[in-house]
Amino acid sequence: MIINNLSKSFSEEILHDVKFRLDSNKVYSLLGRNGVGKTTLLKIISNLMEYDSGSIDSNGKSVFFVPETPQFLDYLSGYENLRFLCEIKNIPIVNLENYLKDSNIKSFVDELVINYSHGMKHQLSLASAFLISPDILLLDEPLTSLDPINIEIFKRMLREFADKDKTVLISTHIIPIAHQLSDEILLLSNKQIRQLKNNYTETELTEYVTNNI
Ligand SMILES: Nc1ncnc2c1ncn2[C@@H]1O[C@H](COP(=O)(O)OP(=O)(O)OP(=O)(O)O)[C@@H](O)[C@H]1O
Repeated sequence: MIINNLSKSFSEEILHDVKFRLDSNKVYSLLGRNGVGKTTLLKIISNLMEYDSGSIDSNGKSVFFVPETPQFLDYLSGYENLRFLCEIKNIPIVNLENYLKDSNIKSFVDELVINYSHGMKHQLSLASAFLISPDILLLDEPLTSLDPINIEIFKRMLREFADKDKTVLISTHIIPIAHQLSDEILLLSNKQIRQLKNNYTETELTEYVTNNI
């Protein structure tokens, strides 16, 4: 996917001539201060929000966005929500059964979603993303509400997902997660993206990011 000269304003300009590219087999982390426009950018590139000028060339690739606050049918179980997703997206139920076999969510997937914690909803949301299996997976703050064991599990799953000729882009405020997980860093500040190869140590990356956001 190539993003070229993308601009977006609300009452004031948020993104100005933003340019970057996303390649297959890579994990990207999007870093930036609160309110800088990360969610706006993710929504634009997943076609959920209009932009003012510029272009997005997705090269025929499918894109799926996991929002920071996942929405489900609260009075169905997690399993029923996932089964419903499989039906509307034509995903074979066997894929769901296979996912559940190896997943932590099987311990609570039969409970009603209304009773889920924030972290449990996020796990269900990540399960939806893996089932849909888009070419480009965009995740808005996906790991923040997860416990340390689940963070490690999902870091590994996101890496394995990207290694299947796919792309993962996550927005996060946690620099160590960005450092451990990503091939490249997209730093959003002053309405523009700076694209960096993740050749830094964690300390160097923290210093660079805090000096440049
Ligand atoms: N639909 C909208 N209408 C008007 N202003 C909006 C809209 N969506 C976002 N904004 C504004 O655009 C700016 C960027 O918001 P956005 O949610 O993209 O930031 P963010 O980087 O994701 O923030 P955070 O890290 O706090 O989640 C903010 O000033 C926000 O108030």
